[in-house]
Amino acid sequence: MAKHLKALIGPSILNSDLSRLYEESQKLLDNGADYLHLDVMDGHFVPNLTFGHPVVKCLRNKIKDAFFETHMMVANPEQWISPMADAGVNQYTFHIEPVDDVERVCRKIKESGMKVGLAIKPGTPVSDVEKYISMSDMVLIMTVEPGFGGQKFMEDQMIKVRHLREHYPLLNIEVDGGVGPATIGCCANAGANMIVSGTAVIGAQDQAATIKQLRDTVQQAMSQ
Ligand SMILES: O=C(CO)[C@@H](O)[C@H](O)COP(=O)(O)O
Ligand SMILES: [Fe+2]
Repeated sequence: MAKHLKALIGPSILNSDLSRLYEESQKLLDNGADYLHLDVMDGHFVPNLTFGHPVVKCLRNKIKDAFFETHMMVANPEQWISPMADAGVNQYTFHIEPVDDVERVCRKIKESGMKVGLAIKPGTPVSDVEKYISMSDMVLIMTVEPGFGGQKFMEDQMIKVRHLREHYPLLNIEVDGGVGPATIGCCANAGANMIVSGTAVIGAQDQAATIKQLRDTVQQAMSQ
């Protein structure tokens, strides 16, 4: 793996106490999180609801300098680009499955000043996302069916990560779903460098140690 890619840990606050969103987020950052992964669900693309841009904007008002990635599990990603940019989002990661014109959505995200992340579900072939890589800053390979935290890691998705790392040594590759100390080795060895971890970090006895362990494992794989 290319040595100048960074190992970055972005905890998901999905399974935290959302009535304390600011406190939980600040705690993760104080414990060494490199960025925050904010799971936005609309009840259409996935059978669950979370929060939208008004909540993200309130969080941004309290946390000025952290990198916010929104994972947009929504049926119409184009609809929320402008409100999310206005809310202070740094990276807008959307699923390509429901989108007719992926290039247009990528362009609009860039024009609004955010980075572009392209996400695919476990059943989506990696070739579907490959054609858009030149327009993106990151590809997210889902390692669970999107919609809920706390699910089992799907190791069979590592073939996609391996394929991308082999062909795109400079690409930021993120994994999301069931990732924690027990599964980070698979992700790191396959070539993922951006790690989302929800339940495993939120529920950890020592959050800082868990975040460090995840980062160290990725760094070690990158240095080989
Ligand atoms: O996007 C999603 C789920 O759809 C994720 O961000 C998960 O919420 C991460 O949580 P764990 O699987 O690590 O508990
Ligand atoms: Fe997510």
